[in-house]
Parts: sequence; C-alpha cells; structure tokens
Amino acid sequence: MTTAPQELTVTIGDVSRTLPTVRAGGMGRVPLVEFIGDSEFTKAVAQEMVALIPAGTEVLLTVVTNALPLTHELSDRSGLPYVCARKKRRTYMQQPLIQDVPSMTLGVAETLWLDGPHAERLKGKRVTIVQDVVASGGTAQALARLVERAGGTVSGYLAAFRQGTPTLDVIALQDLPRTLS
Ligand SMILES: O=P(O)(O)OC[C@H]1O[C@H](OP(=O)(O)OP(=O)(O)O)[C@H](O)[C@@H]1O
Repeated sequence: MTTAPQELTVTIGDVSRTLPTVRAGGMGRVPLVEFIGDSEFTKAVAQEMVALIPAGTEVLLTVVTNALPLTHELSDRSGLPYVCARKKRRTYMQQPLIQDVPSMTLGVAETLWLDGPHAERLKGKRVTIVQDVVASGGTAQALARLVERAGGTVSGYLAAFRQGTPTLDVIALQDLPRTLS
C-alpha cells in the first residue's frame, strides 16, 4: 500500500503556503521552503523577520540561493546593508575568502566564496547571519567563520525556519518538522 506524502501548510502574516515534500538523502521526506519565484511569500516572511533582527546589527550576511531574495527584502525593510556569499568561484572575484561547509543536511559538500571587496564590508561590523532554513547549522557555522575571517563579529543567527535542533542559538519565525514520513 502506498501512503500519500504528508503536506505541511505554513502561515506567515496573512500568507499561507502548502509546502511540497521532497526526499532528501537518507532523511525521508522533508518540507521544502522556496522563496525563489514567490515574491508574495518572501515579502510576508521578511516583514515578520524585521522585528527579530538582533539589536546593534550593522550588516546582514547571507548565502545564495534561496535565502538571497529573503535577505534582499529584509535589507529593504530594515535599512541594513547586506552581503552575500556565493557557492561558486567567479573569475571576477578579488582575493575571495574560501570556506568549506562542515556538514549539511542534504549531505552535499559545499564551499562558500566571499569576494574580497564584499568581505571588506564586514570588517569591524556587527553581523547577523540570515538564512531561509537552518537545519544542521553547518552552513551557519561556515558563514560565521567568514565573518570572523573578515574581521567582523557575529551578532546572531536569524532564519525564517528552523528544522530540527541545530546546535546554534537560532532565532526563527517558525519550526519545521525534521521529517514528515
Ligand atoms: O543548516 P544546514 O544543514 O547547513 O542546512 C541549511 C541550508 O540548506 C539549504 O541550502 P541548499 O543546499 O538547499 O541551498 P540553496 O539555497 O542554494 O538551494 C538552506 O538554504 C540552507 O542554506
């Protein structure tokens, strides 16, 4: 007998989304949060997150891909500048900081690249790390290391959703189940 995958509906502000579930590595089905291609949901989430930005934050730091539109909207609403790490080297990068992600939920090895001029914008600043989802916390740890290497300090970890029990102290709008079936 086949069991239909469970659905998960989340509501942020007055916007609701039924999240698709996907198989992720050996984890079973996990809810998939997508901001790419969904400006209405992205704006609603950013609107709710503004109040959660730690006091004293001077710069937001995120990483491509899915967290980028969310951080852009958060920057727009908070007035704080943001910096974005890449997951691929670009030929135009100047003395980038290169940081491996220690572990990831989906089990895919990843390396973060922060262009030198962008790293300069973190120097001496209090930086909040912004993500769409924090699960294991591996990506957050790698971003924190980039902040330190750039000469900044981490003010906090802010995510739209926390999935599971990351070891880091993450401020999140909502918790998502680790697996659905
Ligand atoms: O806490 P962790 O276990 O590190 O997992 C969280 C990361 O996993 C997802 O990235 P994904 O690989 O799906 O990247 P994408 O945004 O480029 O799709 C999500 O966007 C977070 O960055």
